[in-house]
Amino acid sequence: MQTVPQQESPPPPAPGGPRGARRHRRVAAGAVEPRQLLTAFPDAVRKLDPRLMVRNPVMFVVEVGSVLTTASALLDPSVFAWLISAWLWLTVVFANLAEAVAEGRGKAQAETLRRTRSTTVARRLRVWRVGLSPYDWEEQRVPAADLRPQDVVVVEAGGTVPGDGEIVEGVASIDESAITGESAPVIRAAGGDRSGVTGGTTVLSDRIVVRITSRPGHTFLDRMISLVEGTSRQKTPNELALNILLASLTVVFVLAVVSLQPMARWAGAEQSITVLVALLVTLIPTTIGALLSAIGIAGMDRLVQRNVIALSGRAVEAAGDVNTLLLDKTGTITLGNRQAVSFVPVKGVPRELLADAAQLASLADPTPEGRSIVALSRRQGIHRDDADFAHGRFVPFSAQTRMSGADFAHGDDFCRIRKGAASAVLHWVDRRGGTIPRDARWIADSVAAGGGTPLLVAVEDHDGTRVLGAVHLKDVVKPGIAERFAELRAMGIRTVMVTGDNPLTAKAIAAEAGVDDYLAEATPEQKLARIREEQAGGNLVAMTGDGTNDAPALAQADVGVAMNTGTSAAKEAGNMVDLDSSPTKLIEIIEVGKQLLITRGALTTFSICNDVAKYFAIVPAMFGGVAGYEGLEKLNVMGLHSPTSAIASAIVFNALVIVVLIPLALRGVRYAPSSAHALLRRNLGVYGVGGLVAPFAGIKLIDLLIQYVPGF
Ligand SMILES: Nc1ncnc2c1ncn2[C@@H]1O[C@H](COP(=O)(O)OP(=O)(O)OP(=O)(O)O)[C@@H](O)[C@H]1O
Ligand SMILES: [K+]
Ligand SMILES: [Mg+2]
Repeated sequence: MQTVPQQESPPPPAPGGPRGARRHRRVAAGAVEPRQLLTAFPDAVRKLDPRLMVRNPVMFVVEVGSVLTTASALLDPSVFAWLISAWLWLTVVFANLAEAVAEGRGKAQAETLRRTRSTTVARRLRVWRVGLSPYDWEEQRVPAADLRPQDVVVVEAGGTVPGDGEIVEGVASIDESAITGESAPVIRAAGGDRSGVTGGTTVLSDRIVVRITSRPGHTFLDRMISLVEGTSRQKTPNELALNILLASLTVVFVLAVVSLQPMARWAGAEQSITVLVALLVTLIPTTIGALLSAIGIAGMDRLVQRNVIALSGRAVEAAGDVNTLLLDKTGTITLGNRQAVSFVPVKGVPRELLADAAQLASLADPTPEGRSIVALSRRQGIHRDDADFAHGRFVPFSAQTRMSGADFAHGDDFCRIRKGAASAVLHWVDRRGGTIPRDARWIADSVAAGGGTPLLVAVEDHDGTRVLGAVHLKDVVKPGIAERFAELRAMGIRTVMVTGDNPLTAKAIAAEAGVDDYLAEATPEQKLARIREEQAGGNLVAMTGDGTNDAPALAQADVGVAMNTGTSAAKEAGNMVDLDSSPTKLIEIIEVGKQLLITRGALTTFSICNDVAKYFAIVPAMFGGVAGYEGLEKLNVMGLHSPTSAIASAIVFNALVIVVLIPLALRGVRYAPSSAHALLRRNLGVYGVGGLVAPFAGIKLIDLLIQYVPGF
């Protein structure tokens, strides 16, 4: 057993280092290059496996149709029969192509991530005693894959973090580019809401002790890989519902086409298998059937491009319908680096006494607030050290008590110091029958009114219990945040700040940031209750947060976005993680969600209108010149060359439309903030009318070309 040697820390490297492995992801998001279509082609053919195709009922019917027409072409060969079966197979392949291209993008990313997943050797600490005295330990070198939750490892400058975890000791600058693609180093520290570290990232300076929180194979990196590869993708409830609708439509058309044959036979115009299958395929919603899954994958992908990891597709969809957004204050709306800027004693108490008490109460407080109090009082010439703490017991901060402090006892002597939220400390003093100076509340209120966080400091000893004064903690509202909230308002989304801080600070920060509403002095339970309340009122709620105290609320929210800087409890609870830890990212998440819903709606509209139009192209041609069906001739408005060329043109058009729409499905329909009603009207107009008109032009054009094919 030995004692941990204190390390000299090397200087942090210059920002913008050589890393940034995943930077390329951000380039040309959404655009489809022709090369991608080619490279995805083999995958598209592989997906013809009927066991995979069944999952998409519409395209499965097309595949069965392709088999039937091919058999029929073999038995009774003709240019028409072969052309139809060839294009039916192409239709299925094109549908698979859309999905393969969408998946292909993730695969490239997964490859890069795999290379990142290190074969790191972890330095596991065997004996661990938490306390103020130097802890005893014994180091063991084990493969990172052998780490289990609760294991404690040490990582020093230059080392790779072997697994996801929580820093329990130390501060370090960390290069997270392997995960976030961002090469500027970030600071992670024990205590507070920035203690989470991710396996695969690199420690650049200093030394940290990390408690592992993830099981092997279930690390953040593992989850990211399976996510971008699409291996963990499940159909969302909306997607399932739409699939059922499309399948039912398909069944209806199968029945309609099958029942057509006896009527046709009666009229002496019996139709071949090829014609019947062609009619069926033009009528069923193949366009949306082909593009549906690609739209979903692309939505997830668009989030990854924005450095957001969505752990469920359902969350992406829900984001599109969110109308209430809850944010915590510290670290989300503000920079989150609450720093002590001054000590404000009550009348009759010397400033030094207050600073000394505050320092003693903070010596063992690992939160940013605690460390900044120690730093400020040291700058003012007060130097307490571990020796002064020999008889001390640290009382850690908790979101419930909203206080922290220290108890000292030595023989008959005792002293208790508390610092914390004004209401909590006043309550503590009151309960002990202590005195509350008249200016205590006033000092706290004036700090709060300016947007600062007052921490009242109180002591208890043989002389009684009394308030000494306040520590002024200052935090800065993130620049540009008011504009983003205004954008959200334009999208019809209400923003609510929920904070553990006092009502006055909350009010000041709420006004500065421009949120619509706020909830102050919120305990974790109240944050959760507020979300339940909003949901009960019919609202779809998104929440962002970073603290362990946010975890219950993140889990309850329809969309729970955890900051990557946050605690692992927060990251486990949410259904999305924002790698950039930017609260305004929610705007982009909501945009991606809306875009996903709009794209799906637009292409469904287009697909169904398209099929209606194709009906008018193909049916009159089929029955052209048949006695008893002369009326249908009038419907042959397009004047197509011949019945066979009309049918073939419709099938070729039906297949090509899929390819043409792949880029739109992947890129998404453009979304500009406006009311849902206006959007619906606009999209019905564009995609409904477009869907009706396009086939007439397209089929006519193809018909003009096909008539030159021998055999038509
Ligand atoms: N280290 C600490 N010691 C004593 N009191 C603290 C400490 N940190 C914070 N407090 C007090 O507890 C209150 C609640 O803090 P907490 O970090 O739980 O807020 P929160 O619920 O996360 O809210 P938000 O993050 O939105 O500000 C703070 O406003 C502050 O008054
Ligand atoms: K169709
Ligand atoms: Mg917080």
